[in-house]
Amino acid sequence: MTPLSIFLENLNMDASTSTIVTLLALFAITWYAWIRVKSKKGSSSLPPGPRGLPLIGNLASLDPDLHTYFAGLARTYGPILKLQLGSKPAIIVSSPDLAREVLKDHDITFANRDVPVVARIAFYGGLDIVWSPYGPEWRMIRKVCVLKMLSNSTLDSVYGLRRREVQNTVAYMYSKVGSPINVGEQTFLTILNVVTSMLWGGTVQGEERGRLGAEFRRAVADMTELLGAPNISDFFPALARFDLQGLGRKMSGLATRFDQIFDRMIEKQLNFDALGDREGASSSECKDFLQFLLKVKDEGDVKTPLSMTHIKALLMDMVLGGSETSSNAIEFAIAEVMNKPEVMIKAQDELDNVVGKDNIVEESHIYKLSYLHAIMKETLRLHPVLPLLVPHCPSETCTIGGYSVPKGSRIFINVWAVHRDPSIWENPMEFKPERFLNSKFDYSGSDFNYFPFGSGRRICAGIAMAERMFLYFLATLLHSFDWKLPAGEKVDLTEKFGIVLKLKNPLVATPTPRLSNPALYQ
Ligand code: HEM
Repeated sequence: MTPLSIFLENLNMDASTSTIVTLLALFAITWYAWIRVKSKKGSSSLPPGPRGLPLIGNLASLDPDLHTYFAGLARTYGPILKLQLGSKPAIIVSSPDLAREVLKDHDITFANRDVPVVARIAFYGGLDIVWSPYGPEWRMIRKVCVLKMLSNSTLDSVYGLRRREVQNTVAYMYSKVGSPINVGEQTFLTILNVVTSMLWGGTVQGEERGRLGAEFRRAVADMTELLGAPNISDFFPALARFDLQGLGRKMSGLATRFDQIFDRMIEKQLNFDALGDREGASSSECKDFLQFLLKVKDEGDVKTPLSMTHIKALLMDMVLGGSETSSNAIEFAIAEVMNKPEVMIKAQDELDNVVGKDNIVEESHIYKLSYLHAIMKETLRLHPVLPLLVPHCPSETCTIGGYSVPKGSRIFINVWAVHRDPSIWENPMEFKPERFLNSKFDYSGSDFNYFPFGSGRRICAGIAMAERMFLYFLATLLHSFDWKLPAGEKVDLTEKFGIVLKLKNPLVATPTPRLSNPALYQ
């Protein structure tokens, strides 16, 4: 099999689509040759990288586990290298110094995103925070979210919702004591319920909440898979309108399902308002994020108003950006802690001292749990759940590390490789939370040896929320139960690459209660 045929097979195309591709190949080869001549004339200092094939460039040799594949290439070609993905140049950066050049020294130039075709479909044309181009509109929606919706004081005000969801999960796990449960699945469901109750928890109750949870879970998993799938429409934008793999069509179907749910929630909210039926309607206090966003929309910013489409795009960011990232990180943490019994003992000792076995964990305990904080930092060092950040895109050609980085290229910052660099970290492959006790590292992105949430203008917008959900849920699981693997099994820490990194095989473990009183589990 030729690399081209392997590539076509990888894209799962049927015979008729392959014929269209072959016809279009003639056009593309001519175009590719023209680009090669042009790039030879224009610039001689592109970063080094493996030679590619005509038309498809390096697509045929891409390994699906991009983070490890890129780290391997960096060992051969150095900390900045170039791949040609169809018509799109991709630049891979794998050192703290060069990450600083991109995300700090040339912050504004690199503050745009390279938006995949399916992301445009799912996120209302890219009107959300993650995919919006850098500019006044992105600034406005990010400000609304970070300063108001995801601020510490707003998060404090919805603690009751988080607490209720976490306690529901503890009660469920207690009902399963002695039998193995899928830890990742339960974590995902809990985080998703936390996120959706913060979004519209004040208005959706009872059975509808449970039904929505299940509906979202399937849709979120399908959507993140599509966002990570290689798409010929991205590699050859001229072919995008043919949607040769049908990924655009699939994403449209999913996006419609989400849109209908958002419409239902918004309509419910507006009806509540119209009837004056909202609890505390006379006060200006908002019970959930959706009420808050609708209020911001009504109050209006004359220059950059918040539209209903913006609101839906933001809801999508919260559901997709807020659920899998946090829940996968928590699953990695539990797997690592179970793999090192001495870490488990230290974490539980700390919890017993701070919380006590006659009590359940409250968020107010969290700031006293320094070893737990170190576990979170160490988990995100070894398993940064967005291992290549969200791809950035330069708005103009720029020089990085002495090489020319073309305008419009897709920039991958391999934070995963930096976090495992033996010249920075002692025994980098070892899970050792102690390295973060009394250390200078935080999540601000100011130190390019450690930046699991990114850095600069496009740094994660949900750090405060991620930190709370991770620490509170992990503390509760470790405090409430001892965890054992099914007999004869070992913890499998193998990673699976996707837009969000996850454990290749789900963690299945058996809980045993460790609190003094069964009433603490209700
Ligand atoms: C452990 C959990 C999480 C991790 C490790 C994480 C990490 C990241 C990273 C690495 C980026 C990209 C930064 C860049 O491209 O430079 C990002 C972007 C983003 N994250 Fe998170 N994230 C987490 C949880 C959350 C949560 C809970 C939310 C919100 C509910 C959220 C909302 C966002 C948004 C909106 C962006 C886009 C920011 C922009 O482009 O301006 N994230 N996150």
